[in-house]
Amino acid sequence: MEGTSWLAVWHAYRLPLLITLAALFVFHVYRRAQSRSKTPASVSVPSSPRRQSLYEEKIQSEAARSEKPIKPATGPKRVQGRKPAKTIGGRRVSDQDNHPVSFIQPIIFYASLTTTTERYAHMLLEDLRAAAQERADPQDRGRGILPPQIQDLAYIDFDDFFTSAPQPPASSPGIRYVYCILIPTYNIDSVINLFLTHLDETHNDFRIDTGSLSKLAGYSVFGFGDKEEWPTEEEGFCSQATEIDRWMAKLTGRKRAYPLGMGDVKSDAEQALKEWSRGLKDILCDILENGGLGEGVPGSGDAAESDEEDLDNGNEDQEKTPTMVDLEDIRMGGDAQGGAPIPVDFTTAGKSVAPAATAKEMVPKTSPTYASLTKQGYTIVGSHSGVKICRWTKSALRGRGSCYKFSFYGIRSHLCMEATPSLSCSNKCIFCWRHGTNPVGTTWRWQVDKPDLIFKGIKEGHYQKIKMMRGVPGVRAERFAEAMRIRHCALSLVGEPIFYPHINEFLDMLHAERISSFLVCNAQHPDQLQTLSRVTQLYVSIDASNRESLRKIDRPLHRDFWERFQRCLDILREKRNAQRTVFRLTLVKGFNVDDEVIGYANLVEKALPCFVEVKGVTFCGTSTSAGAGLTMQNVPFYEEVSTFVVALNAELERRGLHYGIAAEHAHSCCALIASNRFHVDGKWHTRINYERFFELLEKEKADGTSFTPEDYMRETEEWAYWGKGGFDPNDQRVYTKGKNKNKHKAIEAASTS
Ligand SMILES: Cc1cc2nc3c(=O)[nH]c(=O)nc-3n(C[C@H](O)[C@H](O)[C@H](O)COP(=O)(O)O)c2cc1C
Ligand code: SF4
Repeated sequence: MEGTSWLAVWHAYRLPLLITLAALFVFHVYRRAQSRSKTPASVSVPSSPRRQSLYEEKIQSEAARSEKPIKPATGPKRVQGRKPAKTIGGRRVSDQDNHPVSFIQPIIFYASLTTTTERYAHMLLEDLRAAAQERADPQDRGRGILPPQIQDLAYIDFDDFFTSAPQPPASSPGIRYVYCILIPTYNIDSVINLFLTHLDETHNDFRIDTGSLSKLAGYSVFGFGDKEEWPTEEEGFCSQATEIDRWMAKLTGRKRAYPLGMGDVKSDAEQALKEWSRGLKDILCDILENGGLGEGVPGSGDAAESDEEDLDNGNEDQEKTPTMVDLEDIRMGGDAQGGAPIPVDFTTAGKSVAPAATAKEMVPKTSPTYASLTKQGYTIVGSHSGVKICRWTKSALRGRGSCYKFSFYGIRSHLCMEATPSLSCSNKCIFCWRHGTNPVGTTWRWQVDKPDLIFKGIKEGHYQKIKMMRGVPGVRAERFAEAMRIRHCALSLVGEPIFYPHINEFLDMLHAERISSFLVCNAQHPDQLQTLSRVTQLYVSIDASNRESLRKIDRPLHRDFWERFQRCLDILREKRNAQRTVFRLTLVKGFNVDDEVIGYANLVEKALPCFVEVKGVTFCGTSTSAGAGLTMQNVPFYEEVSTFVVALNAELERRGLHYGIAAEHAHSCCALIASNRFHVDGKWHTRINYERFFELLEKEKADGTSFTPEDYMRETEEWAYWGKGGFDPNDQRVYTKGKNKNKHKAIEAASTS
């Protein structure tokens, strides 16, 4: 009976019982599987920004402010830092890079003993916060700048941030970190010394690869100091910020996202910080857009570069692999097929250039000329124009001095753009360091690009090159910011600018943007020179004093080169009261120096230029120069240039011409003889008042009021006077290793335009 009742119960309830047991089993299996998949990492990282609103992240970040945001692995100091990653197609490649950049996480680090820096750090925090908000595009939740985090160096464990870079959470591998370091300087012991020691040890620890912070997207340092007590950097102004910047460059594999900024707490600190912050924000957006710091000149952040922090760019602008490409010789335009474009000698005034429909590009993208010029750093604009930043622009950005045009005329090199609207020239000068790649010709027989396209293109090219300088060691934040507004244009790059048929319209565009124009021509195009409209300063290259010498040096293509040359001098004489006219003499020992003083004086007497610049030839070591028998022996020492200048000046004086030696820039082996028109009240006035020039020009355009060169002259600085050397005392003179400070040749002056 009992057995029957159990059996009855089983039959009655077996189904629900079996279902319950099965459910319990399934639940158990599920729990086990889940607990296995849960790693500590996945719970500790912040959740993916893709799943969060930026506002939620902001809140989260606020909460995390006093905490360590993303702590790298703890344990003994064993850092699997990597060798800086290789680049492919200009882009760095690393594991992290397999994930496209989606968010930039700025982290502000600061140290502060008396709260000044702390206050500024919070100012920056607000500024970056606003930028994060601005970038929070509701349409694009998957990308942006995250609200900044802030860390006091006195309260963090350096190992957490400065031994290896924070890892993006697994759920958001597209996050990239940018360190913004604000630091005062103390010449007494402080936390800053500990920090510096940490960076030093990290860099020199054999267990840690160099570049252990190379996973950062970038860094930038801003220093605070007191200029009243420490007036210059040599005397210690912001010295600890400079040191930190250097260590960070080494540890990150040169990922300086923005130049080192500095502020004097007694004067410009706030203003300077604001400017720096503005630049930094632009770069954060750039990183977001381009997926990294992008291509750069050495030092701008390419981790694959050498560890050499000091950049010697002395020879950068010289030809590296000269390739002889002479368009005159290869007969561009395909006359072999019988379809030759019609040669138009635009130098005949009044005849407009009507390029034939068949006209070809002067420098096609597929040509060896294009390849060679771009390899040398030129940006080719359209089909016949180019732009390049010269070594002096780079030097001035680093506070290491401007070219001689600063000493003589007040051009600050970091505000100067070197360009040409015509890569073609009608000479093959033996010392032209650009020669070997530039096309030559006596006539314009190529397509003609519109001036507005050229103007836009060269500005873009210039700014792009300036931007590439932002990571170069020593680039000063304030100069970098200033350089983003071009003030001068040296039309003296490769080629002959007045070869371009629309040169006057092009000049108008420069002047409309208040960019001064320094135009150098080769005295071979008198008709074009005659019709050339006003420039800020008009140069004619005077490479020799007599026909035979000119033929040997300039190797002109025009048969009537000497007559053209003479006509140009006549035109210069006519223009001397309307324009600042300059003779540029390039001395080549053994070619155009000996016994030519009298000949040059004859030329000066003929044209009566406002100024005579005398410069030792630059040694460029190209095959062209070698073929012409030019060696270092032909490069004069500065003493020889000086002797020549004194002799020429004496000869001018003997003839009763009113000139004097006004200025020098010994560094470039260059001196300036000026007409006494620019000697007022016992002082030289070789500099230019640029603002005044544009005012006068605008008035002339409006009501026809003409003006003279004297109307916009400005006093020469005393340090630029003859005998004073000509080096701006505010800049830092840097001697290249092994160079004799006193007895130097013009090899240093390569690329001075
Ligand atoms: C003892 C002492 C030493 C200093 N040494 C330097 C120095 O060597 N170079 C410098 O540029 N400024 C120096 N300063 C100026 C500080 O860097 C400056 O006042 C800074 O704003 C202090 O920042 P904080 O208030 O955030 O600590 C020094 C200041 C003090 C009090
Ligand atoms: S060398 Fe020429 S291009 Fe360079 S800064 Fe001087 S003037 Fe400008």
